[in-house]
Amino acid sequence: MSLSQDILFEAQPYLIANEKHPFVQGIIHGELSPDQLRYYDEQDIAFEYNEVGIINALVNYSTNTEQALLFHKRQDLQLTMLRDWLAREPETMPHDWETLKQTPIQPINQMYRQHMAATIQTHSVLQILPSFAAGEWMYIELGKWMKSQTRVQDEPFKSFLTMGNGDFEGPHGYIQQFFNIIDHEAESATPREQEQAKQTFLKSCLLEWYFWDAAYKQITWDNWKAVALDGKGGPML
Ligand SMILES: Cc1ncc(C[n+]2csc(CCO)c2C)c(N)n1
Repeated sequence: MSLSQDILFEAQPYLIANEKHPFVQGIIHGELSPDQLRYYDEQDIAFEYNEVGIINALVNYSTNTEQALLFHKRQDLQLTMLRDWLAREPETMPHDWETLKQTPIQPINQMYRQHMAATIQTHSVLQILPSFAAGEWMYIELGKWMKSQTRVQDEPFKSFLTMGNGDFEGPHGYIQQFFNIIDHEAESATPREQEQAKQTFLKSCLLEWYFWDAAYKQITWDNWKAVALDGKGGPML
């Protein structure tokens, strides 16, 4: 069995857990409050901005030029998505590139971004790529699963996790190409390095669940602190 097959087998329970999360269920049933959606939007755009640094590292530590070109193309898409996202929501969002860098990073988002950033020091595509690819894989799989569900057709719920273009899916999509790279790099890696790569992928899957959870409960440094200092955190916590 290839490393990517092994990873995907072990990631299945995480996918199911994400499907069951009340935030994801809330998308299907159109039952999320404007505050929950705003929290998600703000934190996710900051998350995607952080991914720019991860993708840069992937270009940097590529082991051949085909890899570098693929990651470079993915980076182009990332920057294009961010530009369009910033242009779309000027009312509620930090709406330019400069203010994006000042978005407050709430606790779970910080944990996830540090989990990803920590892999950069390995200088190894085999360690960096799974931290990043897991989130894309999770979103694509959730999007596919949602197509099989009866879901509300109102915005913004209708567009949530509906991947418009086919860049990510299929044998030539990013997801499969990322798994091919993981398998290629695994060939020259030790069993321990392979295990580490798998655990990194699974931890990202777990942090995906917590990312929904943080948005559902709107976990911030302020309410976290309130719980820690005097046991008060509002009804959601
Ligand atoms: C928590 C969280 N995890 C992963 C992604 C990354 N992501 C998932 S799908 C996709 C491309 C198409 O939108 C990207 C970049 C995110 N945004 N938020």
